Amino acid sequence: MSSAIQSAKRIIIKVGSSLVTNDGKGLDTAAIQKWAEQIVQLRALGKEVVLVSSGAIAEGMQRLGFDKRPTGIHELQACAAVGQMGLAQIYETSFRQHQVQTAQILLTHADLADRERYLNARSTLFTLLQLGVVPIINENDTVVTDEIKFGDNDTLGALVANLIEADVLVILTDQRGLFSADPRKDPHATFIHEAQAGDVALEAMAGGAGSSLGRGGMLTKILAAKRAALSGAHTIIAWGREEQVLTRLAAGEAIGTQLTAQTAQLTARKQWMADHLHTAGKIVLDQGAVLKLTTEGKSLLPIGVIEVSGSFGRGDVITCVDPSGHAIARGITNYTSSEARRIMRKPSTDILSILGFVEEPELIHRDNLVLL
Ligand SMILES: Nc1ncnc2c1ncn2[C@@H]1O[C@H](COP(=O)(O)OP(=O)(O)O)[C@@H](O)[C@H]1O
Ligand SMILES: N[C@@H](CCC(=O)OP(=O)(O)O)C(=O)O
Repeated sequence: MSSAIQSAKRIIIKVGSSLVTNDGKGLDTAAIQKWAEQIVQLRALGKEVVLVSSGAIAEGMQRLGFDKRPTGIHELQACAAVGQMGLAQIYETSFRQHQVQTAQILLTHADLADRERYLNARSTLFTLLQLGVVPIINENDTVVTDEIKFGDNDTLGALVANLIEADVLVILTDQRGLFSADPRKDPHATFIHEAQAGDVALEAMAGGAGSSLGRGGMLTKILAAKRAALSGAHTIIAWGREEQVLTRLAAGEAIGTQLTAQTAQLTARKQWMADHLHTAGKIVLDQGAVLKLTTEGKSLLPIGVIEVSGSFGRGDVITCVDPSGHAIARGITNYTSSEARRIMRKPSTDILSILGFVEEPELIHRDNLVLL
């Protein structure tokens, strides 16, 4: 087995609280600098990297002098707000040493459940990656309560992997990977090198968090792998303090536990759009646009649209039909139906003057389009 990172183009790396904060003793500057250095090397290999970092609450607890985890949500939120300053600062400083810019992104469940915000988060992340920035993501703890929390950053990492179609999710934690039982409790637990993501047998092996700092434990990592696999991403769970863990994985070394996705990326995307049997609206394309989509694999520009029917919002899945009404594609629209009616038959350079803003030059980007 060789590591899935070797051939990966886009990688999400998630680091847990106990690692980031040195088991709650305060931000582990040396460890963070090492990961930053390795991420810079991964980028030099042409890989795009997004970091999901926990540790805000643990760091805030330390800064505010809590010696045990407070129970009040408002206190945890206060800790997160204080600790997040430290996280942002240390990542900024560590990457700056390599002349790499970072960006802070704080997300909630509601942000990813809402289609428009989902698309906005996706565009922002893609833009940051194109600009060579390393996005650093955490949950926006200030505005969330229990019902709408991701609850743990393993889940957040998986959702971000789905969001930007990452090839691999790497979860760095305080264990070498997945064992047949919690190694803190069972000294005979054996190490699992590789398994299929989504295999229910794994869920029985995984227990809760080992320390009071971590939230999810191994179970949320296994469930995150299952979720990431839905969009074709493999997951690797490894020890964050393993020497040169990321660069060695990128060189193909099999470190940690690899949970392999069974669905190919393209199939998963097609499946997702194919699942939208009831699309929100329909647009009729002219013959030129039909050819661009079907033979050249191009995006759909507003100029190629001759009719818009139905009422849809940005981010809805809509059907594209040819002039004779035959459905040829399905895709996620960047514009609402009323906006689409105003910009159809027009060149993308006119979008700004017509609408007063530009979401994207394409009505449907080819990455969000599936031919039927
Ligand atoms: N089957 C298992 N294999 C490995 N670790 C496990 C298992 N079951 C439970 N754990 C516990 O999960 C912990 C890691 O989860 P957590 O504390 O949430 O870390 P993080 O902060 O990195 O997310 C380990 O320290 C370990 O005690
Ligand atoms: N947003 C929280 C994340 C908590 C969390 O998921 O922790 P972990 O299980 O260590 O990844 C924080 O930064 O403290």
